Amino acid sequence: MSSGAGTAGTAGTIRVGTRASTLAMAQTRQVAERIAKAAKAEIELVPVTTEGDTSRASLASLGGTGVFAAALREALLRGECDVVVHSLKDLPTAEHPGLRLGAVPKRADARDALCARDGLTLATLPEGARIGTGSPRRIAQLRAARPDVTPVDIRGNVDTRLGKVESGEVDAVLLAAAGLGRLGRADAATELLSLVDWPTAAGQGALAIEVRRERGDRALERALEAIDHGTSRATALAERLVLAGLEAGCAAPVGVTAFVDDELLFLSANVYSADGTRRLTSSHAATPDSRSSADLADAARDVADRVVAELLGNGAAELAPPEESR
Ligand SMILES: NCc1[nH]cc(CCC(=O)O)c1CC(=O)O
Repeated sequence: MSSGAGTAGTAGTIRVGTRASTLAMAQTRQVAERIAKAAKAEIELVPVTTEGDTSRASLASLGGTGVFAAALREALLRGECDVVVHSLKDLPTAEHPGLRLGAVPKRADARDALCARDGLTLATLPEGARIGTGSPRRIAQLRAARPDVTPVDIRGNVDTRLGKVESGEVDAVLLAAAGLGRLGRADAATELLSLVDWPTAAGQGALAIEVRRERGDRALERALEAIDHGTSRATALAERLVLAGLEAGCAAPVGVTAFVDDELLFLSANVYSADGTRRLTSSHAATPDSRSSADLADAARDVADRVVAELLGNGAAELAPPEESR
C-alpha cells in the first residue's frame, strides 16, 4: 500500500502529508478528496507529528511561526509525501526555497468564535470571567474589548478546549470559526465576532497545499490548479504580506482582514499593544485590472505595501519593539 520515500505518485497514489490532530485530519481529508477527484488518482494520508502538537508549552512561548509547519515541510522535502496540507495561518510567511504554494482552496469563515457557557456573548460575560486562549492577538483584543475579564492560557485540540468550558474550568474559549465548522462543532459558538472590530490572523480559515518546487507530476499539478481559488489566494496573500512587512519592525499582535467585493480588494489591519490599551489601524483598497490571478496578486501587493507603510509610519514598531531592540 504505502510507497517508499522518493517514489512520488508512481503507483497513481498521491501521498498527502498532514498533522495528526483531529482538526488537521478532518481538513486534510476534505482537501485530499478534491485532489483525488481532480487528479483521478488514489490518495493516502501520511500523518506527521509536529513540535506544535507534542509541546505543552504555550503557543506564545514556542515563538508562533513554524512549529506546526516545519515537520510537514521536512517530510515533503524528504519525499515521504507528494503534497502537504497546512492551515495557512500556521505557515511562516517567508518562502521556503525548495517549496511552493500549489493551491489555496476556497477559504472558509475567517472570523473568531466565542464559545461560552450558557449562551453568553462578549458583552454579556460576567465581570472577571475566565476566557481560554493562548494567542497574543486574541488576548490583546479581549483586553481592549473587556478589560475586566481574565485571559487564561490553554492548549490542546478543539475538543479539549471546548471541554474546559463544559467542565467549568473557564467561562469561554476563543477559537477560529473555520476549525469549528470543519469539525462539525459550529454549534458551540455563542458569538461570531465581526471582522470589522475583531480582525483575525493572516490567512485564518484558509488552507495551503504545499508541494516541492521542481515540477514533475502533471496530473497533480493540474489538480492543484483546479482546486486553487483566486480570490482566496489573493486575500490571504495580502494579509500575509502585512504580517511579513510588520515582522521586520514590530513584534506586536496583529489582526488583519482582506476581502474582494466586486471591483475592490479591501485590506484592513490592526496592531495592538500586548495589553490592548493602544491600537493602530490602517485600511486601503485597490481595484485589480481583472480577476486573473496575476492581477489579483498585484492588487494584493499594492494594498499590503500601503497598509504596512502606514502602520510603520504611525509607530507600529514602538507598540512592541522587536526582541533584539528591547
Ligand atoms: N494555531 C492553531 C490553528 N491553526 C488553524 C486553526 C483553525 C483553522 C483555520 O484557521 O483555518 C487553529 C485553531 C484556532 O485558532 O482555533
